[in-house]
Amino acid sequence: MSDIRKWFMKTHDKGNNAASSKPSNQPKPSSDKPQSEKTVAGGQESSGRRITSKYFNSNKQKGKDKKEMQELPAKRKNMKDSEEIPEPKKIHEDDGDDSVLPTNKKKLADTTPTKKLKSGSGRGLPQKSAVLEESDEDDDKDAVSAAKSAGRGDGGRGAPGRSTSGRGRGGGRGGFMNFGERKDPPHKGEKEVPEGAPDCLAGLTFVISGTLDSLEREEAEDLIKRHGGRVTGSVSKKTNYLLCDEDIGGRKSEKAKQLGTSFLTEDGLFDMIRGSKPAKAPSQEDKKPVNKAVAVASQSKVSPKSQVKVPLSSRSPSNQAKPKTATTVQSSLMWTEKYRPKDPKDIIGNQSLVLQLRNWLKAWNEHFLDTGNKKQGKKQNDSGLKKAVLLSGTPGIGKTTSATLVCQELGFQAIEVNASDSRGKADSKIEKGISGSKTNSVKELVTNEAIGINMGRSKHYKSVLIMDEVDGMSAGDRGGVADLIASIKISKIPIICICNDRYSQKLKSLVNYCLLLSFRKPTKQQMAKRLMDVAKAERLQVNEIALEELAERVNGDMRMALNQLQYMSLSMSIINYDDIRQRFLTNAKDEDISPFTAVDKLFGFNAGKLKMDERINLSMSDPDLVPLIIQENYINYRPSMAGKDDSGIKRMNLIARAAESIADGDIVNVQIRRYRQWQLSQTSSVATSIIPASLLHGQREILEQGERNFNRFGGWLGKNSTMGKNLRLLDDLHVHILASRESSSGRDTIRMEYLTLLLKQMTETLRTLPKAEAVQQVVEFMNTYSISQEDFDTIVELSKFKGHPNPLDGIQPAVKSALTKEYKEQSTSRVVRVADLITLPGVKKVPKKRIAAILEPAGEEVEKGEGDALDESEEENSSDTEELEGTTKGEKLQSELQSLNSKATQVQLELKGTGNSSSKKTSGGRGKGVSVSGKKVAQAPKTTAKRKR
Ligand SMILES: Nc1ncnc2c1ncn2[C@@H]1O[C@H](COP(=O)(O)OP(=O)(O)OP(=O)(O)O)[C@@H](O)[C@H]1O
Repeated sequence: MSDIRKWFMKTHDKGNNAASSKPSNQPKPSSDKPQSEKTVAGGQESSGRRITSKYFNSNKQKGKDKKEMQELPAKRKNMKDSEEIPEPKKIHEDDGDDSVLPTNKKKLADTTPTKKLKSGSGRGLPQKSAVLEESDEDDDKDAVSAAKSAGRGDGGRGAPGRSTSGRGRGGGRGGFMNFGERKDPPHKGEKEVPEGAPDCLAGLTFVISGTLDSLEREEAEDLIKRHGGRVTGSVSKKTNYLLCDEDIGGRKSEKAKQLGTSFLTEDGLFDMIRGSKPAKAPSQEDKKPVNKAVAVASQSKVSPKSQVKVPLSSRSPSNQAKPKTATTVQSSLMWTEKYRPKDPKDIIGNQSLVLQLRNWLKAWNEHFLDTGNKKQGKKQNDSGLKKAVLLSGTPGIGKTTSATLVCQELGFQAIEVNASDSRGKADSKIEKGISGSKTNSVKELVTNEAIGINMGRSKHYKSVLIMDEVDGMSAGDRGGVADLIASIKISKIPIICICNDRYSQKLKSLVNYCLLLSFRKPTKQQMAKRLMDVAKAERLQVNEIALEELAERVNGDMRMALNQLQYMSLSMSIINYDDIRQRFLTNAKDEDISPFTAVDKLFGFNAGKLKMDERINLSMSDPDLVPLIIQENYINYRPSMAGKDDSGIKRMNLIARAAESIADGDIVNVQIRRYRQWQLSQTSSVATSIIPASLLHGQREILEQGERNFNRFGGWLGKNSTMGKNLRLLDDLHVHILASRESSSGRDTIRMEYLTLLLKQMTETLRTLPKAEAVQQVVEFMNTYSISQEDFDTIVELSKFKGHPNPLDGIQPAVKSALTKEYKEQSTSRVVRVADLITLPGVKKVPKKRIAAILEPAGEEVEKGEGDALDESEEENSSDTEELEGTTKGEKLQSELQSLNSKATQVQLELKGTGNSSSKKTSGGRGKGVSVSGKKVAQAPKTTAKRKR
């Protein structure tokens, strides 16, 4: 069963068979006008919509219509009756008549025709009118992509969700802002979607306008395409029908009227499709509309061999003649290779660029053959001719193929070098390109006398260097681009560079040396034509509409299109539109969907309609971010579950339940992360995302003024990262204070008990005492506790709280700068003890790197000085040993201290801006860390035994 049918409730099936069995309903697309009039009328009769245009109705049709009416389902017959007295305005008046039951329809039809139109509908029509206007304007704006817009995410194809979710961004006026606002078709899902003969709409081009009666746009588009019809975005001479259920005078309908395009209602379309269904299979062939494009493919079903044309240069006659079973090696070839164009003319699209490339290459010898002669080369460069060419464009559109074919055509030997093979910068000494370990292949190729000198004299030596993927160079390969440019300058052979992104930063300088040829994607029609040739050659039955869909899905990538087609051909010999859709539906499951989109959908007003597996897919699309975004935003949703409860109690209850679920999910999450219980992932998703979203989905609202009504990014990540940073800073401070030996408290104690006091001591002094005195006292204090300037900032930063004044408030800027100056001046040299490197039990070791950063220029010195011992430190620490004895931790600490102290180092630290750039190591000094300047900065009088916590 096709997808579209699954979406629809089969509410009525009456008369379907009757209609389909009548050959008279068979559309005749070959003669547009009469055909269209007939179907229009039919459709219109059965449509339950306001129809104001003369283009919909025609008295001429009445006789036929009556006959047709008898074949219509009872419901639609009633509709017809209603339209015999068209009262468009009444539709609005009868707005509230939703309670009319289908069984009453006939009766009501006689009295209030417009009411019958809405039978079975759950909604009134007045809204619809507005919606229609809105969407029609949207149509005109988004000409081609209008119908697709619903399925597209932010810049990406949203194939999987497209049909099931119904709509997406950009679906109505105002695009993003009106996300989810486009109204449903008034009789959505109430009509059975007919299934006609395959390709019954072949050769017909439709344009859809406005909201249809029961189908979403995408559904209508799918329906048409499935039956071989083509859907375009704007009305042109080629358009056969404007599919709309109401003429609201938009640009499309204006144009259609101008061009005399037939209007067709949704029901008309249904009739057309139903009518195409043959009573017996054989008669179908006779009645099938003649279509230039598709008929070829469909006829090929009968005698594929006889129908196969040979437009591809890649196919040899013998190849076609061979029966499928006889194909040997050829059949195992990738189609991309098998059908690789053999002549530049076979390349689809970009022919003018191919010609430019050809002309450039042809003229190269003439212009640059003597580039070795510096003078002449310079002159030639001045003429604006480039020695290299840069082909750019998205993958799989024929850049490499074009380059190789043009070379081949002009008798050049193409030497392909993948840029990644030779990116390292060559030794600058290698000018001559002599082979050797230091050279790279490019340098060698472009400078090789053997290649260049013989150019033009012998065909064999005409060479071209093709550098593929030049934009694929990594940051570390920048030398490669520079080298490439150098190679271009001295090259004696033409160089063709190929890249995907010409605007890549890495190629910024390269583009100045190259003739730029930007390849464009071939159109879907061009691709479909080519694919059709391949399909025929492979005896695959597929119609052009399906191939156009394939071309569109692969986004112009011919290589991918061929690969997909080949893959599908392995399991099927007839490929139709639905197969292509299905294939990409499966593929698209792996497609990236933004976590915001997933959350939008989960919290959306209609989220209640999502199936469980859809919800799981959405929440698992990014199992890390989706729960975080949900947690961040769930209280912003006014739950539709709460109904019209104004008290807010229901909402609070729902929020409480959601919060509980999120908390439960957190427990599961810990299991997953800590114990790698990945099998619990789905449980976690259910608890952290699905349940909260199910409880609270509805309309988002803002809770604070000025807040934007969009889902915020999860705050946890930012807060966690701030916490990590603060912990690191606190670690540093802790280590410094330990090193000062003024305290041996743990990190937490420092945070909880010391920080406020330290801050107070410093800031109060600065605030109250005279500048010089205050600065002097604070610097001394900082030195006593080994508090660096960064530590000072840490103390201030960690003491800031929302709603509390800044701890530095009230301190004059002049005092602050005086403090900085004084601190720096006093710190011309500062003793740093290797005590910084002590690992305390339970305390994370401070990375050497960070200490090196603190020490900055002296970082190296610390390491160098590791071998030097400070006797005094040993003495000091002998007492530690005593105290630490008896405990394992203590023993460890003791041994560490001993070993560290034996290596203790005093370094004279240069701080930035002191002017003295040399840092000296004072090894083996016995004095209490007396620095060269004679100022004891950090003393270590106390025993480290106190560090035991
Ligand atoms: N314009 C085209 N016309 C015909 N065939 C094409 C075209 N573009 C691509 N192909 C098919 O796709 C295959 C790959 O093409 P090619 O390597 O030239 O693409 P490309 O643009 O160089 O891609 P990439 O940037 O990934 O290197 C070809 O062998 C050919 O079969």
